Amino acid sequence: MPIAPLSKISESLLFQELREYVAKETTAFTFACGGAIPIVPSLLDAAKEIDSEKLRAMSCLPIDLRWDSKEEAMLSSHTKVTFPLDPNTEKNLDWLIKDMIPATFGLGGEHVYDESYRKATKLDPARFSSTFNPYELGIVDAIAQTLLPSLRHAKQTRSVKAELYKLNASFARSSILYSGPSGKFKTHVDTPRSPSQFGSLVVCLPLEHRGGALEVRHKGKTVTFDWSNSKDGAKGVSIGWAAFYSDCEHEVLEVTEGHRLTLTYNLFCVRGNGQLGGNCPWLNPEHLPLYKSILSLVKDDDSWRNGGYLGYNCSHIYPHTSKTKLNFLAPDNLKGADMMMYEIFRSLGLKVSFRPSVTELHYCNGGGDARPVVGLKLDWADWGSIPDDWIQEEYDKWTGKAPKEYTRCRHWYWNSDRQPELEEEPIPVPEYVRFEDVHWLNDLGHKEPQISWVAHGNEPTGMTTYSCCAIIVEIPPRGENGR
Ligand SMILES: O=C(O)CCC(=O)C(=O)O
Ligand SMILES: [Fe+2]
Repeated sequence: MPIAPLSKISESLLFQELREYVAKETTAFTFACGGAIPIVPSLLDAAKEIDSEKLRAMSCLPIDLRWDSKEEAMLSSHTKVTFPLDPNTEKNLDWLIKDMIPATFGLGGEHVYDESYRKATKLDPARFSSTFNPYELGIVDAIAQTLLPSLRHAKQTRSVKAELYKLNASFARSSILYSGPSGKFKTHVDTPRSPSQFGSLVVCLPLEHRGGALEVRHKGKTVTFDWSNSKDGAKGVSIGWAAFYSDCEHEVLEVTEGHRLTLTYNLFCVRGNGQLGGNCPWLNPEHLPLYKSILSLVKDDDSWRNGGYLGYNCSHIYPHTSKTKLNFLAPDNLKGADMMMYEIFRSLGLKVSFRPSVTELHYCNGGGDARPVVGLKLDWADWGSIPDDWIQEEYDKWTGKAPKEYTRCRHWYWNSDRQPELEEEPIPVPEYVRFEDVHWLNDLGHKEPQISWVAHGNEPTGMTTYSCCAIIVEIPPRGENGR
């Protein structure tokens, strides 16, 4: 049966109402979270305040930081600082600063040092250790609940793994130790290390400074984390932290006084150990107006009688590998509103697939139209170690770039001389969904070419890149699948 003409569907009142709901409800989602944890001199001191709320709240002991000095002969008593600064190790802060090296950023595939864009120093985790542990302090749990709640339909829960990435320092121009531009890091996204990276965590050590606020942005909204003047007489000293989806643009503003010292972590989604019910209590899709609206579209809207494709352009971009093996983890790594949309579609029992849009990376070289190509959903279970030039072809098919009549399927076999030989065998390519065939619930969120999102990263782009992604939902003709 032919599907209803696009105009009829798009003009339907229910469809228009649905588009409005999507616009409203998907912007309400958070993309960053953070907090402050008070530092207590010792747990015994905290316990003395028996009826204090502080006893129940999370608190942190002073943090020891140790590092390997560039000077081999340096005494170990000189390579330790305790935060908040204590009289015994305070003087070592100067050594720490001298032992740190300039921090670069990624511009496309290159490491770049440019003080007008990023002015900071760093230590790699192999060169330092600290007693700070984001798991102990409930930070990782808070991130999991806020940024990565488990999917209702997932067989297993998903958990957060935080991997220490760097110690960074930024100084004010006025610092005695340092002259030059004030510490800062202009707008960038965090380059994904693997398809399972979804976020970044920044922990600010308690060291007096001014300026240096961290601003995180998504879809026109900005969340600011300002840890300056953390020495507050009434509340004591605290550790400030912020976590955010790493595809969100962020910036560290200029440090105007003192030193700003941060620990950064990469956040990965991993399979949870236990079956904790497999649902996310914060979100019951059936109670959302969007759920009801999609339900009536599917059940009652006459223009959808013959079925069709609904499309939702994800609000976030997602990392995937593309050079040696296509690896794309959705739905395991879905963020914020994208997870909600997925949950709704799945609760309605609809067939859902993810289609990345990667046109810009390979075809446009910094210009042109960035609308998604809604390509084939390939089964790549057998992709093991196929040669590189084949990958591009498969990639093209996957993204819908390959022409429809592309039908080659190649595999190696052993010939009668026991030599490996390549066989080309035509197979029909299944119909793929074209951009034009989809009724889009929202506009494409990212208008710029993909190349510009990765232009300024905190690392050069490697094997993993971001792409925008669409969720395609198949609405069967009425009468099928219980409709
Ligand atoms: O120090 C911060 O607040 C953030 C640093 C950052 O964005 C990065 O290292 O990529
Ligand atoms: Fe960053």
